[in-house]
Amino acid sequence: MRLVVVGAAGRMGRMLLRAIHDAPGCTLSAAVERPGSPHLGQDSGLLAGLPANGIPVTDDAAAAFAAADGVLDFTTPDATIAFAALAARTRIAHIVGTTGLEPSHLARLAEAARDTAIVRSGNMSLGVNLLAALVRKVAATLGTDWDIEIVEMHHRMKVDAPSGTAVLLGEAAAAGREVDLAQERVAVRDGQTGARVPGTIGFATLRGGTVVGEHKVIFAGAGERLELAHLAEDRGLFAQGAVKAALWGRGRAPGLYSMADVLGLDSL
Ligand SMILES: NC(=O)C1=CN([C@@H]2O[C@H](COP(=O)(O)OP(=O)(O)OC[C@H]3O[C@@H](n4cnc5c(N)ncnc54)[C@H](OP(=O)(O)O)[C@@H]3O)[C@@H](O)[C@H]2O)C=CC1
Ligand SMILES: O=C(O)C1=N[C@H](C(=O)O)C[C@H](O)C1
Repeated sequence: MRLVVVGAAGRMGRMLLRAIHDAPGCTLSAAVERPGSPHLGQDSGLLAGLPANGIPVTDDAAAAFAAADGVLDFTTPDATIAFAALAARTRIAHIVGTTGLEPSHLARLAEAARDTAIVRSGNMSLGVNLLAALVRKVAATLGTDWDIEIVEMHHRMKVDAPSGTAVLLGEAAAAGREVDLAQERVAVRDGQTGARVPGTIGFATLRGGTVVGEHKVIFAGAGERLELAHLAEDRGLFAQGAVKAALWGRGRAPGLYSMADVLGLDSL
């Protein structure tokens, strides 16, 4: 499968270049960065700490997509919707790891998914997607007298909050309770907040150092507490998940898919 990496010089972009290099059945067809990037023209193998591969970083996404079967995209919300339109036009699978998407971005992705297969997930790891299935079950089992709080910590360079994973876990909890997360979510507390509103799902965000990604879902009841957690130790696992999603998405009918679809976790 011929894969393009967009945002190739980023933290995840470099991981994706390595994951493609190590994945049987995949080849890198292009490495794309934004116009004006200082990385344009650099050998993408060397950029990723691999041997030179003769594929220079380019800003010509249209040409890159025209010669590929899929695109791996861990960039920014605005870049992702532009890439989604291009992937839809060229009918190649679009794997979206970008987080921080607003409802307007999600609507544009849904539009693009009418013409091509898009796999989007706030976290491409097996562990987090399994955790989400567990959270849904626990939330469905426990009543709203158990408060749900989601705590996450990431490196100091992360630009969005709560993390995509925290939102994914919040959506799993809301699905378990059969409520809409948008109605129940409390992402900021400061000052005289008043007592906790029953049924709400709270988020707390920590940023610092080089933490790859840590998430904890707390079910706090009267006199007891249940905590489910995931610790990511290496962002290579997100890249490997993205490559797995691309192989799964190749030739798939147009539509918006999740990592739970890729990993077959929906029946849990
Ligand atoms: N779903 C998952 O499993 C995971 C998701 N993520 C998410 O992936 C995203 C990226 O994270 P990370 O790699 O740490 O961030 P980085 O900032 O390191 O990388 C993003 C890259 O995208 C580039 N970029 C921005 N706009 C464009 C554009 N229009 N065309 C081409 N390239 C562009 C940036 O270039 P420049 O710096 O020059 O602007 C940068 O190189 C975030 O949303 C993060 O939350 C991260 C890890 C796992
Ligand atoms: O920005 C990151 O680094 C990560 N982002 C994703 C998120 O927002 O949840 C996934 C992972 O935790 C790392």
